[in-house]
Amino acid sequence: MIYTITFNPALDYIVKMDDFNPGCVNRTKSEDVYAGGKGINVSIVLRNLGIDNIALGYIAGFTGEEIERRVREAGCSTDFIKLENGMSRINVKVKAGVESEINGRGPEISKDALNELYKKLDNLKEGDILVLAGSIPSTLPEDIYERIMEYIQAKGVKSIVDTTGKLLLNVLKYKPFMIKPNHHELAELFGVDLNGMDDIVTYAKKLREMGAENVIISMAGDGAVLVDSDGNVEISDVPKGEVKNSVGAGDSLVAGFICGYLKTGNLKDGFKMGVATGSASAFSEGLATEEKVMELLEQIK
Ligand SMILES: Nc1ncnc2c1ncn2[C@@H]1O[C@H](COP(=O)(O)OP(=O)(O)O)[C@@H](O)[C@H]1O
Ligand SMILES: O=P(O)(O)OC[C@H]1O[C@](O)(COP(=O)(O)O)[C@@H](O)[C@@H]1O
Repeated sequence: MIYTITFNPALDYIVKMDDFNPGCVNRTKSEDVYAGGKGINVSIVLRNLGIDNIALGYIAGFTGEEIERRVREAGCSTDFIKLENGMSRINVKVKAGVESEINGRGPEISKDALNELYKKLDNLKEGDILVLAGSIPSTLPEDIYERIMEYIQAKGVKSIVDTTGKLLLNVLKYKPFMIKPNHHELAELFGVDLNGMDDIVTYAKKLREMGAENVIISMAGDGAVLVDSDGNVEISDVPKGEVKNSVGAGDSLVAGFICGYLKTGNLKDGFKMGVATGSASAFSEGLATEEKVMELLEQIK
């Protein structure tokens, strides 16, 4: 089974406008609401690609109820822990020429609630895949992903970690199967400016040396790089299309990678399908559908 964990689910409120003027009343041209949060997006896209999975994580308040309703409506199984206080966040994405995001902090997760999650992790067994994705509410310790990796270490579960900063660096010693920072996050991780593909490959390789088995660096419209467990490097461009909403593109890449990899057991197939799925989401108002992914897959070089 594939499990995703989203510590900090969200309703993504996506507004489009011609211009955004800070300090003024701005009016939208359109607005949409989606269930979001990185693990949840991975779950929904996996389901769109025909792959069963269970979405774990924390929800709270009326926003949490709506998130769960939408994730189920998308056909995913959920086993969320319901927090008694607070509400799941609403993340605002403003598209006005450029894209700006305001992502909330999220509700407090108590020690008891954290213990409940560990009980759910006891169900994982060899061959399962666990996706840990997204930020954590500020009340949680910064080593929480690391603790989870340690907890499941002996089970033979393949872990995929899509997060940033210390949360990511701290898990490397547990040898995650795959990590997927974008190129901005890669630069931040090492405190460097990345000048061109050689630098990106160099620092992706460093993440492998630090423990990650496979590393994908996504670069939005510039494609993606894979450094696999044998040190092979693959570079992919992106298919052509009109970008409609790139929120969730990175999460879609992760879902597509899992799908492609499971189909053939080949990392390169996972990588290609990942890029096609990321772009399929970028070229859609919502998240990637199987039809769109298959159409774009043929174009990936
Ligand atoms: N402007 C774009 N044009 C085509 N594909 C895109 C675009 N933006 C994102 N994608 C696709 O989504 C993938 C992940 O996007 P990226 O923005 O790097 O991730 P994240 O959302 O994690 O920052 C890219 O590798 C690419 O396949
Ligand atoms: O947990 P974080 O880092 O605040 O990110 C949450 C946001 O990321 C998303 O999952 C989108 O992620 P990507 O665009 O990086 O794929 C949104 O749905 C959500 O609002």
